[in-house]
This record gives sequence, C-alpha cells and structure tokens, in this order.
Amino acid sequence: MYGHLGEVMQGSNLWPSNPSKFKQLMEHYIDLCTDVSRKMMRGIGLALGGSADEMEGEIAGDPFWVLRAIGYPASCILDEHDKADNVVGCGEHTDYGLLTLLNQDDDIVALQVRNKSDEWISAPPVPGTFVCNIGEMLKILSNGIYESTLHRVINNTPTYRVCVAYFYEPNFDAAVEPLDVCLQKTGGTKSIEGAVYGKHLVSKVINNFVM
Ligand SMILES: O=C(O)CCC(=O)C(=O)O
Ligand SMILES: [Fe+2]
Repeated sequence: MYGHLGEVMQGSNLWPSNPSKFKQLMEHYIDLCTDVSRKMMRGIGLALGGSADEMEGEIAGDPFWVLRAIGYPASCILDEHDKADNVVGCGEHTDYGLLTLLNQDDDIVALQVRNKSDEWISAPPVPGTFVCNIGEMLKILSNGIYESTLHRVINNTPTYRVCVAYFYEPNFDAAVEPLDVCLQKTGGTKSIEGAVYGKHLVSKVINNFVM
C-alpha cells in the first residue's frame, strides 16, 4: 500500500551477518523499547483522561516501529568562525509517529530542541536515560494537547557521535484522528487534520530523504 516505498517499508529487514550477534541484540533492544513505549502510551491515555488502552486496537494495537542507528561524523572546525557554518547533522524536523526514544552517546551535546520562545536549546544527554520526543501522530490524537517538538542535531565536536533512535508508531494503516476525550478537553473542535499513518510516513520519507 502507498506505493513501492510503502511495500519496502513493511517488508522484512535485511540484517548484516557481521557482527554476528547484531540481529539478535537489536531485536532484543527493539522488543524492550516497544514494551516501554506501549507502557508510556498507556500512561498518556490515562493522563489525557481516557482509558489505559485508548491507544491500543485500531490505533496502535499492532504498532509499526523504526530503528535508526545514526552516526554523525566528527566536526573539523578550524576556528570559532567555522562553527556557525557547520551543517553536518540532522536538519530541523518533528518526528512522524507517536513517541521516539533517543539513546544518545553520553558525553556529546549535539541534540537541540526548539522551545516555546522560539530558541534552540540543547538537550544534553543524561546517562542512563532516553530523550523522548512526541511525534506528529500523538499531536493529532491529543488534538494538539501534546506538541510535537521541533528538533535538530549539530555535532560541533571533534568526536564521532552515535544515536540509536527507536520510533514507536501507530499501526501502519491507522486512520489517526483526535480522540473523543481530547476533543472534549479542547472545546469540541478538531484543530488538526487527521492522517493515515503509512501514507504520511511514505510522503515524509520521499520529501525528506535523498534516495
Ligand atoms: O540524533 C539525534 O539525537 C536525533 C535524531 C533524530 O531526530 C531523528 O532521527 O529523527
Ligand atoms: Fe527526530
């Protein structure tokens, strides 16, 4: 569905044979991330005044997930002037799904988020924790009660940075609309257009990635 790219994204994963335990390790990590994300969504359902399984079933009973292990090359800054021009990283964007769990290198500050005053502020890694981003699908479900935070990555350090990003998404074919409980809390009017998750994902990937 949603064209060739939609089929590819729903197809089976290709795993490298080297390192030999990579697939096993990553699948275990993915299972743990899926489990913690589902639990967080249950808490969010309750926090929004709904039931714990508000986001199960048709919405995320069979959640799609994406895992990206991203490497950011070290910067080769020569002086302070070069610093401002360094564009290596990840351009500003909001994430597409429900929740993202970012597992960043402990000792490199590179992730920035846009605050309510429209300033970029750093999100320094806190060892032993994830940074959790709210995705666009959760913004729709909550009718804007939850904001999908704009963020970007600039690695201005002399060190190669790794971030393992786990994206917890709705069912691939979920038609995502504001939840009744959130409509009631926000005056009864839909403030955001709904989206079919898989279609939304395909159009984002086509527009945002060089292929
Ligand atoms: O590398 C990071 O800290 C964030 C990556 C990111 O925002 C993304 O992959 O959507
Ligand atoms: Fe992101």
